Amino acid sequence: MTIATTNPATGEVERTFDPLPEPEIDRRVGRAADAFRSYRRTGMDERARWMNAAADILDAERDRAAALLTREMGKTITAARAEAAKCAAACRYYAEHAAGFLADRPADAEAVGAARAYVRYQPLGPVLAVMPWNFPLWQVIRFAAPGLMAGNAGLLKHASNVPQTALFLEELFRRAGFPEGVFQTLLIGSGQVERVLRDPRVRAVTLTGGEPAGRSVASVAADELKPSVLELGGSDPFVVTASADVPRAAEAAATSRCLNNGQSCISAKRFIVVEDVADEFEQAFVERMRALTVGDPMDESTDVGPLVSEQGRSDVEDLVADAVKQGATVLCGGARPPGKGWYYPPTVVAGVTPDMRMYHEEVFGPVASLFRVRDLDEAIDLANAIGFGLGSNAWTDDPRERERLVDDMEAGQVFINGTTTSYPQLPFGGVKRSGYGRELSREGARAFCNVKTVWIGHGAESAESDAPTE
Ligand SMILES: O=CCCC(=O)O
Repeated sequence: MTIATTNPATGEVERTFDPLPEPEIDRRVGRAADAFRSYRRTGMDERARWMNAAADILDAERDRAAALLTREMGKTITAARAEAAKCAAACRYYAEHAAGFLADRPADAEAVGAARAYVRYQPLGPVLAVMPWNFPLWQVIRFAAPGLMAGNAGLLKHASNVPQTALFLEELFRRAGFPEGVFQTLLIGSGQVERVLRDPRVRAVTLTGGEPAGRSVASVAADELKPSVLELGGSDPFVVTASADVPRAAEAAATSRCLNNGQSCISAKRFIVVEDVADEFEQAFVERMRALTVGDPMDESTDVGPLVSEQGRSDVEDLVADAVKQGATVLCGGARPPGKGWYYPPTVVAGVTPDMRMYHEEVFGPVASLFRVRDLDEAIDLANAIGFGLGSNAWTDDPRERERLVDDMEAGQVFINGTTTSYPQLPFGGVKRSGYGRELSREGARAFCNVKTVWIGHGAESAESDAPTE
């Protein structure tokens, strides 16, 4: 894939970039390794100062960053501004909390026959981050804010269609004051990822993206015995029980499904409704999906902009066509509008069965599958019936139903009476084919750390303890 900015609203290629030649890739990896050696010795206060400066730049230049996102991948300008603001908040969160998350953790020295025992969290070194285009700032900050605060260096291989955002991120950390080489963008194709990951100077990898990319990066990481964190796709269930506030659920359903023009791994995609409230939900949901405004992503009144690419749109069309061919019914949307740009309308498909691709696969566009079930048991079985396990949503006002849903949904997160959202304060990640490892919160700060056990025996020196205390 060429490295280029192609505006999804017009289909026009606006800028192209040459991939870095191999000697330059090696030079940059070397620079990351050199930078890491001194950066790991910087203090938390200093790192926090730089991270807060990055947040200030993101706030001050929110409009510039947002316009870049909209032009490169088509999200609405309102969503793009919100993404930049969320990134600034995450930088501030880690500037404030990383020292606490990564402080030495005392252990019971007596139980292990030591004078002192504790755990120290130390950075691993340069970490390769392979990131997707759908939240081009946020997905990177989600790794970089905790990763850099922990003392690692970052090497970003961003999606080939968001090169200007990738360069903005490199510039962001440099301007914020992080030492040269601590965060670098590698403008490279996916074919060059293996070479970087096999480089002994690169110590770990994090990937957010699709299953094939995840599988290939994970197998190279396994072969090299390097730690990896994978956040892959999702086809999140959205269960509505008989006790739910149906109008609220329907409103949230449409918002979630069309989030980021329908291109979010944690959008609700499969709407599973208990039959007592199925008619009411269907009517309200379809009405809200129809009411969304599709159009120019630079226009503030637009709810749903174009899909990222021509291929992205035809992938969605193929899934809908396959379902319809096998007997599913389109309740709204379902056909591309005429004209330029890769637009696709909010669509609801009913009667989806296991023979259809849409039942199992992630639809990366504003298309909902709507299912009717008898009761909560059937709803949970259907929610868990596929390979993904990223987020999950359920709507209920019954405490016993709530507990069952919390216990039985096979997902990295369960949101009750709300829709799956990533917050710096909460761990984020999936189970099953949605990946492994966790980002954000305390877990994200420790994801790329050597959890080093320190055991100090009895002796004259160890009596002068400077070890952490409970
Ligand atoms: O696309 C998946 C991640 C979305 C998010 O973190 O909000």
